[in-house]
Amino acid sequence: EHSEHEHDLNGASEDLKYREPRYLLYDVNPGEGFNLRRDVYMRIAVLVRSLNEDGPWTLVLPPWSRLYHWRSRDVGPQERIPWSLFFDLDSLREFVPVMEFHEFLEVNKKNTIDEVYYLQHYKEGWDKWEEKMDKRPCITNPYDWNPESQHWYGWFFGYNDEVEALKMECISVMGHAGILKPFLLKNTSARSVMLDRAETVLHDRYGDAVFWQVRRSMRFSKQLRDIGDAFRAEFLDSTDAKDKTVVEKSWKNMKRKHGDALGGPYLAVHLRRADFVRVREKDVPSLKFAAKQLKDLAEKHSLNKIFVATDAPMDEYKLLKGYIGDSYEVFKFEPTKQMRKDFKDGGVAIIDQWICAHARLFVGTRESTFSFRIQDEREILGFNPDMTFNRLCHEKDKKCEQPTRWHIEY
Ligand SMILES: C[C@@H]1O[C@H](OP(=O)(O)OP(=O)(O)OC[C@H]2O[C@@H](n3cnc4c(=O)[nH]c(N)nc43)[C@H](O)[C@@H]2O)[C@@H](O)[C@H](O)[C@@H]1O
Repeated sequence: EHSEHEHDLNGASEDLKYREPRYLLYDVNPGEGFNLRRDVYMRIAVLVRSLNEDGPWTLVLPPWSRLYHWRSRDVGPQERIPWSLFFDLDSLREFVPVMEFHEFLEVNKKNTIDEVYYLQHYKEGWDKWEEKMDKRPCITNPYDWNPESQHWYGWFFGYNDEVEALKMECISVMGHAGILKPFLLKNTSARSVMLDRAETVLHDRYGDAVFWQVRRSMRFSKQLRDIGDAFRAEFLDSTDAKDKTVVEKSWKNMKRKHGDALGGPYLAVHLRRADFVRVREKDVPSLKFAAKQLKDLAEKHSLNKIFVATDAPMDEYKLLKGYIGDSYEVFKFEPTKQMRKDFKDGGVAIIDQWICAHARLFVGTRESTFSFRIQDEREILGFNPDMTFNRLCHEKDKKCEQPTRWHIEY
């Protein structure tokens, strides 16, 4: 084996080039929120894992910069945030090789990305679904040609004043992420390739065992989980041993059956408000009606603590609390100033999700990806689906259809 390796090194440079890792970068439509972005990561991670069947590829994690929902102005700039602040990268790496963007810039040794492909739909639309992709003129193009450097200038996750691309083209695509694999292997040999608007491609197989593997690998960073756990212990009488939510060291060994997890003795709600009150008017109940539904559920399940995760302003939260009244203890996670500085709006939201994931009973908001990610977390922990797939309804929605049950697969 050793001599073979030496032979390769002395042999054709093509061979060597092939064996050095290639880098896949991606970005998402700037308007998308954190939890849809987590979903796009999963699609691309499955693609990169499949590229690794052919040769070494590393997925470069897109830094978090200026997300629309991150509105706090007193926590310092919410830009160029590395994934390690939010996620456990060792755990991600048990699914696919990943590195941070700043690490990529170091190994890349230059501030250019070789090729950027901006994914778009077909301009003419479509009448029958078929998997296809074609290089096409750009319908819209957020990149600019820089005549001085002869490179392409773009946002690049907030590194716009440092990074440029050597080549930029648009690709119209209709299909699953896997459709890009032959293109990446055969039509380009660039060392670093970036797919922008990666949300354009779909999950290869939504909800299958591979989907759940990558989902299980997406563990939150230990520091954030620890803060959530401390809050559970202090206010919600909730610890893993008692609640049967102990996690295995590696997600690979974590295989639970429905009903294995009990959860802490509290009802958790994700009450999505802010922009949802406008854009999903029909699904967001009044605070008064939300309070009524919560009281009914808490009573039915004999729970006297209610944990509220919400993006509502404080005055709305106080109103809700007032409507719930004194028969229940109502809690909200209130980060210290230092925590907010350290973990920003994104980290605080994760702590909220983590606490919701450990409740005996969870109720979410319809069509919110924030609620969906809590539901999958609970599937991983092994909750009875009846205690997970619930949502609040608008007072006029008499049918009050409950969420689709996406069950975990192994
Ligand atoms: C209307 C649409 O809504 C979609 O949001 P949706 O799926 O709920 O969920 P997300 O895509 O995560 O966006 C909502 C963001 O608002 C904050 N947020 C929402 N709920 C909570 C909460 O309970 N606690 C805390 N701490 N923060 C919360 C948080 O920053 C979160 O990432 C967006 O992805 C789309 O871009 C679009 O704006």
